[in-house]
Amino acid sequence: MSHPRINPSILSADFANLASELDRIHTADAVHVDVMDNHFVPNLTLGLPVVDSLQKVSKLPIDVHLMIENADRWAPEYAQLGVDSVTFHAEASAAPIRLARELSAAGSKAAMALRPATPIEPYLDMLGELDMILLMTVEPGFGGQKFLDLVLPKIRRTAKAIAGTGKPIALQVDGGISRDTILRAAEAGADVFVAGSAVYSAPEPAAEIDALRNLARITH
Ligand SMILES: O=C(CO)[C@H](O)[C@H](O)COP(=O)(O)O
Repeated sequence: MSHPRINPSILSADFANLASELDRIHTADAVHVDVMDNHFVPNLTLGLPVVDSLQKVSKLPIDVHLMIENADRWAPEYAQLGVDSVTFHAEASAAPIRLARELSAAGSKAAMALRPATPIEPYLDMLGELDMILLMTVEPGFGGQKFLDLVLPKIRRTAKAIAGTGKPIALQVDGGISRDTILRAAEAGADVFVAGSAVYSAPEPAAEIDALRNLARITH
C-alpha cells in the first residue's frame, strides 16, 4: 500500500476565484475536479474549457472526475489537455477497457469510478488496465453528504484484488471524507482520499489536508 494522498475537491471551492482557491490547498497531492453534466448526475459544474484553464495555472496535478454520460466520447478529450488522471464512470462507458487504453495512449492516468451500489466483481479482470479505481462513498452529484459505511466491504474486496495484481493501482474514495471517516476508509484499504467540504470549510484548508493525511498515515 502506498503513502496516503489527499486530493481536495474544488466542488466546495469558490467558483468565482478558482485560481486563488488552488493556492489555499497547496499542501495537497492533487486537485480533484468534478465534471458533472446534469444527466449522469442531477448537477451541473464545468467542462473542457475550465479544466483547460485550470491545467494552465495549477501547480498541483489535476485529477479529473467525469460524472457524465457518454464517457467513451468525451473522456479522451480531457486526457488530451495534459491532466494527470481522468476518471470515468463504469456505468457511463460502453467499452471501459478500450476507453482505459485510449486514456493511457493520450498520456493521462486511466481511472474508473463506481457508484456506491455498483459491484466491483464484474470489473476485476480489467483492473490491470487501470492506474486507479475510485469507489464513491456517497451517491455522486453533490458535496457535503454523509459517508456511506456500506461501501467499506467493497473497499476491502477491491484492495485485496489490487494487491493480487501486483501492480501499483491506486484506490481512491470520494464522498463524506473527514477527520471522522478517513480512518475507516484507510483501514479498509483506500490510499487516495477526496475531500471537498471538510477541506474548504476548514479555517486553514492547507493545514486540514495535512491533518487528514496524518490520520490516514496511521494505518499505512
Ligand atoms: O464527487 C463528488 C460528489 O459527486 C465530490 O468530489 C465529493 O462529494 C466531495 O465532497 P465532500 O467531501 O463534501 O463529500
